[in-house]
Amino acid sequence: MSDTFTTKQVAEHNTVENGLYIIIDGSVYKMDSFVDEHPGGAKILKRVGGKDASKQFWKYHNEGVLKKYTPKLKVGTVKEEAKL
Ligand code: HEM
Repeated sequence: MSDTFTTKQVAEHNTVENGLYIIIDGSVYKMDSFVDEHPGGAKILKRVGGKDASKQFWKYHNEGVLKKYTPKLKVGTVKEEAKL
């Protein structure tokens, strides 16, 4: 999918009930279906719901993880705030 979101819209999806969106390097991932199978645990993902988790992501994973899960979890990209 190639929808665009503002960071405000992403922030509205901050729980499993409403999608649990996270941002990694400008892309938006919908994590609700994945939290329970996340090898790093559900809790740590829920804490970054609605936020930019790039820093946390790159601390624990490599490019291969992102490539593997992008088709399943990516729902769009963040649009630049300045263009709103
Ligand atoms: C698209 C988002 C994410 C995907 C697809 C994902 C997937 C995975 C996978 C497959 C692993 C197993 C280890 C590996 O294969 O490298 C893992 C481990 C882990 N993930 Fe994630 N993860 C995501 C986001 C996050 C975020 C945002 C955090 C932190 C806030 C996080 C924290 C961790 C931790 C702490 C581990 C355990 C590392 C270890 O045991 O050494 N993950 N994740």
